[in-house]
Amino acid sequence: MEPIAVQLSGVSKMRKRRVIGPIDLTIPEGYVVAILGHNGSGKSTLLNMLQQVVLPDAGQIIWFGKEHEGPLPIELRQQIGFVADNAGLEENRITAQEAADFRAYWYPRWDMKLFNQLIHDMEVPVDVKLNKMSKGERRKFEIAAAIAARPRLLLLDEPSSGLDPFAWKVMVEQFRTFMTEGDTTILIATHIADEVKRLADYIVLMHRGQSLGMAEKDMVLDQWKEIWYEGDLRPESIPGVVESSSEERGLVRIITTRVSEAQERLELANNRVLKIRNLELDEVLAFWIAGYAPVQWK
Ligand SMILES: Nc1ncnc2c1ncn2[C@@H]1O[C@H](COP(=O)(O)OP(=O)(O)OP(=O)(O)O)[C@@H](O)[C@H]1O
Repeated sequence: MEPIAVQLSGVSKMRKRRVIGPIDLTIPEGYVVAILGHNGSGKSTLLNMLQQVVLPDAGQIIWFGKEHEGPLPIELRQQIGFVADNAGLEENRITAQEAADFRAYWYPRWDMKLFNQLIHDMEVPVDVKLNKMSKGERRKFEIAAAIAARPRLLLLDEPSSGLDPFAWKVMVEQFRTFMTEGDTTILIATHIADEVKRLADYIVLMHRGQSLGMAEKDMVLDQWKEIWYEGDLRPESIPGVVESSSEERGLVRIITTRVSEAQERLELANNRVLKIRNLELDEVLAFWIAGYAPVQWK
């Protein structure tokens, strides 16, 4: 069995407008897991509970095989990197270089050479106070600092928020390089489909405070196809069909999760397939939310 980075069992948090959880989730070590979901679905709350910045009201979390009551011990906090939705105020009055010097004390695996290289590649001004940076510059500093800490667990809350397309590309490349070099487990809450496609191994879908499960990204993206065909075969008799419509000029459009069987069935009935298209991530997520879950990892 694969080593587990974090495991949540029945974890929940009462919020004013909604209960987050109970969440049951197992995150394997060394993979990138994208946390997806609409606004307010509980992504940030989940990430915050994973570093006990928000304490759950119920349930159990196990980090690298150990449970911890209350705030996390320093040794574990030093192994967790975090890029928050909103940067904290503590470092506002110091420069990026001063913040890096401070973090070098805090994180035992801090890599100053890597930090300097990331700051250079992402064009972050090192001698400007953090609260005088633009939103994107500050974000880039936070990303560089989180990577340079070489954490065992890296939590990213919408890391690309505020980045321009060029900076976004550099960020994705930096994460990809970082991922190939070590065994860090990365959880990334994001709304950007390209980020999921290029970085994630697994997808967790949050909806109204609940986790709808976890599936392999490739499975999620390849399993769903839209097929256009010409002929008299009724969509109900085609395997895996979750949606269908009759289009102009006798064409039929179906969406299926069992594409090869569907194609075989159409071929047998001498119906002509005109087009097959992969569903976009947002379309798949809509079906997942509607109850058509992809094959789950666990
Ligand atoms: N500190 C808080 N106090 C009370 N309620 C909160 C707090 N933080 C979040 N909530 C509520 O908990 C729910 C989940 O919020 P959360 O920030 O976890 O969602 P999210 O999926 O990260 O959303 P977004 O995509 O908008 O960032 C929302 O209904 C939100 O209003």
